[in-house]
Amino acid sequence: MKIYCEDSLLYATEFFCDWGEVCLFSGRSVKPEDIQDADVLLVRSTTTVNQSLIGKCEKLQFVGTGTAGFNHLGTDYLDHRRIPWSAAPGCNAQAVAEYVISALFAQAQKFNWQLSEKRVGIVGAGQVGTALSQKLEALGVDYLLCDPPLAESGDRRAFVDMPDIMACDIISLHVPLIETGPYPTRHLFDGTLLASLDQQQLLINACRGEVVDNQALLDLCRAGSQPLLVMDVWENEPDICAELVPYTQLGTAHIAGHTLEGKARGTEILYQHLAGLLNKPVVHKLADFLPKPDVSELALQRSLPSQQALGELVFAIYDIRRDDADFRARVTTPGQFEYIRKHYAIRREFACAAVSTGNSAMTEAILGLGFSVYTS
Ligand SMILES: NC(=O)C1=CN([C@@H]2O[C@H](COP(=O)(O)OP(=O)(O)OC[C@H]3O[C@@H](n4cnc5c(N)ncnc54)[C@H](O)[C@@H]3O)[C@@H](O)[C@H]2O)C=CC1
Ligand SMILES: O=C(O)C(=O)[C@H](O)COP(=O)(O)O
Repeated sequence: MKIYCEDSLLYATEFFCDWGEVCLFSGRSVKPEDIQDADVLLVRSTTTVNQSLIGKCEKLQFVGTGTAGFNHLGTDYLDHRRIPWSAAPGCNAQAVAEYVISALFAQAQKFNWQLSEKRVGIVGAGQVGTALSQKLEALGVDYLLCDPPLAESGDRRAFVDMPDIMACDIISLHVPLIETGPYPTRHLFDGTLLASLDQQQLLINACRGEVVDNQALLDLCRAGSQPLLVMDVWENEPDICAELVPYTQLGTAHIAGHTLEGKARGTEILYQHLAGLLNKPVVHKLADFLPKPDVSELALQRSLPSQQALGELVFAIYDIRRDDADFRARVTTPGQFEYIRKHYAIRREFACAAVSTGNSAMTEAILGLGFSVYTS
């Protein structure tokens, strides 16, 4: 069996080598003839899987993407050919939630905000939105959820409509890119909605670039009336509108989901799906492959005010400001968006670090953020 894997899938050889020949290819530059004899095709978001790529793959039995989003898969075409496919739901939910939390602490430090006085509007309350809401809850930060499809499906959490979200101090977007149907998300934040935000509100986009109309946003920026902006994703990646970057508070190259655990979990989920399809036993697990983290223990600085002490823990594992600085320095040079993503120093998740808390009142918050805790 030939298992073709995009070369950015972590641990692909380790997970799949028992089942056949693992052949690696490069995303974005892959050609149909490179993968024509594939039995299985496994990608990440940088390979668009459509008729022109796989039209001649006659043996194809399964297509998987080791990512949460799957708007790069031509699912109608796959369904039409009856080729089973799957994404990796939830693989990097913690990673994206941690990205947003790091952004919030960075903005709080910059603008002297008390996060507990802010209200966050979360648009899309799926895996990422939920992980984020749990961390906010642990921090005592008020939040609202907007997710009409989930509300209709009987999810019993309290949901609000967009007008309530638009009144929040911070708005964080976590929806898939959806083109059609009752709740499309392409340009969900169009010129009108963007213009209704004031300059003290913070808009975070770590879902898909196309959810925010980037040209309308640039027009607003040029007019000097944009909200505060944190942007991980951009329209038309990798050829993004670099003119937007100077107007952002924090900008990054679509790396919110790029923790080691998040990427490796994506491969593991595909392995589990394919095992089911091929009727093979699941013998490998993520923990077999993950290296020890560089930072595995952290001390809580109890003398600091609690928001600052928590921020220091967050920054010790992930300081978004470093990614922002690297991005800002490189992004105007052609080709650098892809370069940054390919050579990203993949970070670890909060859970890799145990925090010594003693009997601090912050223990619950630290656990809720996702760290482990020891009290001695
Ligand atoms: N920047 C990055 O590195 C990453 C980006 N993502 C993006 O974030 C998206 C969300 O990820 P997950 O939470 O894992 O997906 P998910 O599928 O668990 O949750 C998405 C939620 O959005 C809701 N939704 C759909 N249309 C909506 C609308 N018009 N208004 C409000 N809510 C709506 C859905 O009902 C669902 O509950 C992914 O589809 C992907 O595009 C995900 C992971 C990493
Ligand atoms: O999971 C998703 O959805 C994402 O956006 C991924 O984090 C993107 O990662 P790559 O496909 O670029 O490795």
